[in-house]
Amino acid sequence: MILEDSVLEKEISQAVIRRMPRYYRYLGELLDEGVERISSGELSERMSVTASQIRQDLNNFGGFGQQGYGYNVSFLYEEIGKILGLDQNHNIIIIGAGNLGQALANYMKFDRLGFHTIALFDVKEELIGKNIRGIEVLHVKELDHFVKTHDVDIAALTMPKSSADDIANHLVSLGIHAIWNFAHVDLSIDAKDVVVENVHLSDSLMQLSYNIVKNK
Ligand SMILES: NC(=O)c1ccc[n+]([C@@H]2O[C@H](COP(=O)([O-])OP(=O)(O)OC[C@H]3O[C@@H](n4cnc5c(N)ncnc54)[C@H](O)[C@@H]3O)[C@@H](O)[C@H]2O)c1
Repeated sequence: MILEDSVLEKEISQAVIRRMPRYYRYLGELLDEGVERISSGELSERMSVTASQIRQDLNNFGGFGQQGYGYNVSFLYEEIGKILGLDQNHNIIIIGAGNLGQALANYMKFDRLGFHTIALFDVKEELIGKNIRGIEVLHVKELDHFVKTHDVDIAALTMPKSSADDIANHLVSLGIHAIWNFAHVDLSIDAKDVVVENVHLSDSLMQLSYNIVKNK
């Protein structure tokens, strides 16, 4: 009980949280291969992460390993899933049904993780009514009504950056608490209970470029 309380009270660093999806992915692959248990040493070799890093990371949530046994793969997979909130469903709306918005809506793997896109919104008349994998593109004029009448957990911003901040703040005023921001702009959202995840593929490419140059 004391351990559980201290685990709950502790603020887990974002660096640890960012490593969790990778553990989840590797454990999922192990499950697909029929592996039932794995030592921290084997997991470390497979993931190219030190065994002590794995232990430290998982100890943030109370451990999960057993001395001399290692990790039960399906148990650990489920527990990390719970930590990441993947035991719940999350409804997503996508604002901007262009190249990126449609690509996200078309990606079925998100559904398997419990992320369900339930509508796309755009301003372009020729896109309105279009059906992407069974998901309709609606006009942004319908956004308020839609958010008020559906459970929307996450809004993905895939429209030009010029309108991203206004739309983000409008979404927050409608009660949306999570924004997945692809527009290349830092959003100025005041509300403390709103979480924003910025995704910039070009940042990742620039890091790659840095490493190419460095290794020449
Ligand atoms: N973060 C990343 O890694 C990444 C990668 C690619 C693109 N982007 C960004 O994502 C955005 C979309 O890129 P794209 O290639 O899909 O562009 P796109 O032009 O194909 O699509 C943008 C869509 O947004 C719509 N739109 C414009 N104003 C709107 C508004 N107020 N409300 C709703 N929809 C509106 C447009 O009609 C268009 O259909 C851009 O801001 C781009 O810079 C980010």
